Amino acid sequence: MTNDSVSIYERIGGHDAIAAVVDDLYVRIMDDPQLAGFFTGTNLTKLKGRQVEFFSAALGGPDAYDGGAMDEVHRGRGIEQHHFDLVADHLVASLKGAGVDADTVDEIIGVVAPLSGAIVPGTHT
Ligand code: HEM
Repeated sequence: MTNDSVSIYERIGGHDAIAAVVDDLYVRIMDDPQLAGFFTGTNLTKLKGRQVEFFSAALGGPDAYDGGAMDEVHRGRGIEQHHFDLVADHLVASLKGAGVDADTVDEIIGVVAPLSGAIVPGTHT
């Protein structure tokens, strides 16, 4: 089923594909009344650049991630598990919209889901 010698990053089309997914993801997030308020005052262009680096690095690509640690950048923002789940659902929709197959979407969510431990306060010590 999966080809372990080829990274998820390469399989979904590399940097450009991830940049397109991240663009679409933030359209969906900013369109979601439960999420948009978290990004008031955020420089979205900069955030999207960081997010592309983050996903690329997490999915086996060559990009270096230069941003902050997940717990530090999300701390004190009132992010709850249901907000995290909404973002994950939007990510699934963006990936499917970009033509990523269902097995690969599941693999990517398997990489992203454990991040809730750092992003949602109170789910870890
Ligand atoms: C899939 C899970 C998530 C990942 C991989 C992720 C990743 C990131 C990254 C890479 C940054 C940039 C850090 C930096 O600039 O140093 C960031 C910032 C941020 N994220 Fe997330 N995030 C996730 C979930 C969420 C959720 C659920 C929320 C809120 C609903 C959220 C809200 C924010 C905000 C408000 C910022 C800061 C923007 C600013 O600097 O003004 N993130 N995130």
